[in-house]
Amino acid sequence: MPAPRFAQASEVPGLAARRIAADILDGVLQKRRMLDDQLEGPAAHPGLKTLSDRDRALMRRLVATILRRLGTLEGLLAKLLDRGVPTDAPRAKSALLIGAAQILWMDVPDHAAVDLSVRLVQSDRRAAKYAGLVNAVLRRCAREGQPLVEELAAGTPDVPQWLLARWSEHYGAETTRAIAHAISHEPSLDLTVKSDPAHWAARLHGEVLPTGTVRTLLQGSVRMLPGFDEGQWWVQDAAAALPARLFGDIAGKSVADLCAAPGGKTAQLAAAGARVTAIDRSPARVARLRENLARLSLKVETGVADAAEWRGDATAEFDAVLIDAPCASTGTIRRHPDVAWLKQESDIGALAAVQNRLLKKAASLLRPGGTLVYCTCSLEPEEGEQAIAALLDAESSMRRQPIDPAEVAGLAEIVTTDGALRTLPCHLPHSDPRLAGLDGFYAARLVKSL
Ligand SMILES: C[S@@+](CC[C@H](N)C(=O)[O-])C[C@H]1O[C@@H](n2cnc3c(N)ncnc32)[C@H](O)[C@@H]1O
Repeated sequence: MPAPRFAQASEVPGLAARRIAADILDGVLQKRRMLDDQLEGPAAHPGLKTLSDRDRALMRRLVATILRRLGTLEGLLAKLLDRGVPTDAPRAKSALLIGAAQILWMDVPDHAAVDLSVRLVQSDRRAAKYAGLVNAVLRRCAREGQPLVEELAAGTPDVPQWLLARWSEHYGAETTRAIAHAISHEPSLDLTVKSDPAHWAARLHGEVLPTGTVRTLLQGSVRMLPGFDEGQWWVQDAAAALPARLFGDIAGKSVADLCAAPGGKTAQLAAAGARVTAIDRSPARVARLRENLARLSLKVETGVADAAEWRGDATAEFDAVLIDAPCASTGTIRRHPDVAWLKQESDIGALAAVQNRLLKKAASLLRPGGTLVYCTCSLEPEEGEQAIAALLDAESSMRRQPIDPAEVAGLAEIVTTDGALRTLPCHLPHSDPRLAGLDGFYAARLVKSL
């Protein structure tokens, strides 16, 4: 089989980036592969290596923008195409999505966006016959697209119906609209720093949030930013940085982090002076955790295991246990827009069973008086409120220790009446909307009786 063609010396600048974007988009939408797996690690798209840093950043942004606004784009194409999107040539659809996203939301001249999409279909055997159609539709999009998009926005098209229905039931219609609005925007880059957030905010052209996270609008590869090589900070959404803080002063205490990879919360605990044992079921993800902690010069014990089976009938030995459980991840859609289209409602029940097993195990690992923090990056009550209610019903030795808003920078809106943490993408408003928002997290703190 001939080697795949990614870029040729004579190829028009920018075309390779669009072709790789189309491949990755097809990977998510047709082959149901996670976006991150196609961007990094052993299964990453092989063509990424041939792109410059600038083109790679543009390609990532393009794919993320399309996935974030997929419902709007599909609605728009339905309005612009009398006979619908061609179904016999998938590349024609990806070329239309890629062209329209650049015209509507990216800093690419319209004529270049149209030209590159036409070339994209011309270079595909099945789609070549649609070059004229792609040209005409994208030119119309440049002329008429913006008002059509505004019309479509009234229907909240970028969140799948099943999620909208669940969120409306749990959070109400108004909050659901605010969540949908928040996740339609590109998020900021959030960093947890080892020390001196004000210094790093100045160096990274960002600001320090009330919770201590450094938030910046810088784009491109984080590896190129000051402080990365020196291990002074790590990428972590501001909401994801909150659960590990709920242990309070953890210095010198033994902590089992049961779902630890890639290690954001492990790093917080180790940086705060805890003696951490970090467990994760995935060998590849534990390898990444080890790499991350080595860059940060933080020492922890690591292991690969199903945490629910780890150490058999474990003795109660840890001062603290953290479970950042696997979940449907619906709170992270603004950073991982593929989640909206890859997850299904049936995933939630299956994951709830794993969460319950992990919670029972955590209770058995804790010494009397020890503290458990459970969290998920999910907006679904089964993976948060209901998981904790089930544990409290089943384990009489565990009781809730309510979280006080003062522990989370006084942000009362993110603490529930029963003392759990519940962040939403529409929280933490900001005068510059590009600097607003949080990932959706649930966290509860429990204590084992003496
Ligand atoms: C939400 S991620 C953890 C993120 C991590 N705590 C951080 O802050 O970087 C959930 C992790 O749980 C792991 N996992 C899933 N099921 C597990 C199990 N039964 N035992 C241990 N780890 C598990 C997954 O491999 C994944 O790395």
